[in-house]
Amino acid sequence: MRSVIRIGSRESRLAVKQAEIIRDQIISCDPGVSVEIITMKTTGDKILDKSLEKIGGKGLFVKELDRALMDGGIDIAVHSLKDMPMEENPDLPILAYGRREDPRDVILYRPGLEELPEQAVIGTSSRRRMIQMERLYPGCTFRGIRGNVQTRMRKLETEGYDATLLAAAGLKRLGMEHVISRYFSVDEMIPAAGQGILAVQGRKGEQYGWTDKIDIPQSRAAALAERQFIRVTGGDCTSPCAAHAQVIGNELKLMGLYYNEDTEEYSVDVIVADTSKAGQAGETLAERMMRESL
Ligand SMILES: NCc1[nH]cc(CCC(=O)O)c1CC(=O)O
Repeated sequence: MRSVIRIGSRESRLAVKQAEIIRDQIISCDPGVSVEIITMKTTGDKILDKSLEKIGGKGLFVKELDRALMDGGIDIAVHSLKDMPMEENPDLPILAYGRREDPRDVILYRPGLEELPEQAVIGTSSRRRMIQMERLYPGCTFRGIRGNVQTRMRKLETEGYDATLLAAAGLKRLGMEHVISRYFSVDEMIPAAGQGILAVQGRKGEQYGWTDKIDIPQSRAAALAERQFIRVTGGDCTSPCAAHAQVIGNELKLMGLYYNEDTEEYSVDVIVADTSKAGQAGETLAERMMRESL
């Protein structure tokens, strides 16, 4: 085991904060170890003016860190699980799933706005958020928006959006809850698979020692169920399909949103299973919903 652990992270404030959360957990498990955070710019961070879907999707946020892990430039990478492609690289497994931060989506109104006007202009590039917003606020319209919280708040004031949608988890980790205008419950707006969970990725076969102490079984079970649901529905990073699992004791309740690209309709359904069968639950729910939407 190493006495210095180098954590690779994207260089955004949120990514570094997330790496710090994991760093502090490693140190509290093993006070003798020293941990260094190495940041790097990913392709996804460099190209801000295009929609992610056009430039190649989620993988763009992890590719550079994958390479650094492979080359030995870093020892682990910390990611928002939500940003990791569903197809995992067997040489770079997820070693631990952190304690889940608030999984909900939230809305931030333009400064001065008390409530959403009819036909509100919503800044989001996420199809998952769009189709669910449309049901909550019929008549709203959407315009792509990208960038971190500060950038988006500025764009709300200068570019004519009424509101933007974000994950509560990121805002809370940054201590920015105060900018939230309203929380959506997970039933109103089903979160993205993995939302709120930090993934610690490492090299296959390497002994890390502390990963078991950071891994949270409830997060792991939820992650397996949610990600298997998305895998089976065949969703790539642009799919509006969504999945969210709640774990209480040994019981897992998985809620899935399935979007049929042909009929342009979506359905929501739930499955309850033992946490030891999390992946299977995701698969069963996905297969059932795909069958029933035909
Ligand atoms: N899409 C970027 C992204 N990836 C993870 C989070 C939030 C943190 C998390 O889900 O753990 C965000 C911001 C957002 O969607 O608002």
